[in-house]
Amino acid sequence: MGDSGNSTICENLHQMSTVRKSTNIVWHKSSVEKFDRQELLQQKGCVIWITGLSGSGKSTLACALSRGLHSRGKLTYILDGDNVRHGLNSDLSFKVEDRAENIRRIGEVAKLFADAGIICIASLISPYRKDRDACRALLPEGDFIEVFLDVPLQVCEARDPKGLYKLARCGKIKGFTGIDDPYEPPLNCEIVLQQKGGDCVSPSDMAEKVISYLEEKGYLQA
Ligand SMILES: Nc1ncnc2c1ncn2[C@@H]1O[C@H](COP(=O)(O)OS(=O)(=O)O)[C@@H](OP(=O)(O)O)[C@H]1O
Ligand SMILES: Nc1ncnc2c1ncn2[C@@H]1O[C@H](COP(=O)(O)OP(=O)(O)O)[C@@H](O)[C@H]1O
Repeated sequence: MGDSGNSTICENLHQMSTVRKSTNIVWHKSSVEKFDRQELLQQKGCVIWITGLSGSGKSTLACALSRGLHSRGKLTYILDGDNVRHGLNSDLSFKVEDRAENIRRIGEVAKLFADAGIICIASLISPYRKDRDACRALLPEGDFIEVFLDVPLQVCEARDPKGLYKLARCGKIKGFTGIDDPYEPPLNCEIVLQQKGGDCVSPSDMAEKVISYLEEKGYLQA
């Protein structure tokens, strides 16, 4: 091996890093970057993080939003808590540390989607502020858009489309969010969507509010 081979090894040694349990790893840069992908897609990659109680309408909003953006020619992808728990996160329960890991993994995957230039819609209860804030910290300023579906427990419980609240109330599900497990509402999120009493706001009206925000902040162009 000549001198140039040695100098490459030395250079790599300088770049070696340790991330948690991964040691001696070196970041490999690609010649096609986020900027190039965004140019191709004519949009900016970001994460729309929808949080709220079970039954608050997270999945419905995620779908309405995805449909609304798709019809405007924008590429989206939904990471729904329920769905991701069918595969990548099927090893996780609902105890506090498993919820934290569920949120962490979805945060990391969402970051990859945003880096791909995609508008990633993450819809999961994500009950703990600390876990949501950790996902926010993974992304550049502005690219994590937290949407709080502020729907009272009584409304969610009256909807109960899967019958889970009923099971939780009679003790057949333990540690159900809002019943015998906590939900910490965001203190300072980008968008709050309220659904109170008789004031019914349709999923598509809610989606339009989010789309207006994206438009205003420049995410719907490269
Ligand atoms: N104990 C308990 N608490 C809350 N929710 C429960 C529980 N057990 C099962 N489910 C069902 O799982 C869905 C929530 O999964 P998430 O991945 O979004 O939860 S979390 O972010 O990890 O807290 C949630 O889906 P949504 O109703 O769509 O929110 C429930 O259907
Ligand atoms: N904006 C809305 N107005 C009235 N009902 C809604 C709205 N969004 C969702 N729903 C209804 O509420 C129930 C729960 O919605 P879902 O999207 O499954 O909530 P989550 O994903 O938060 O559990 C469903 O029956 C759905 O049709």
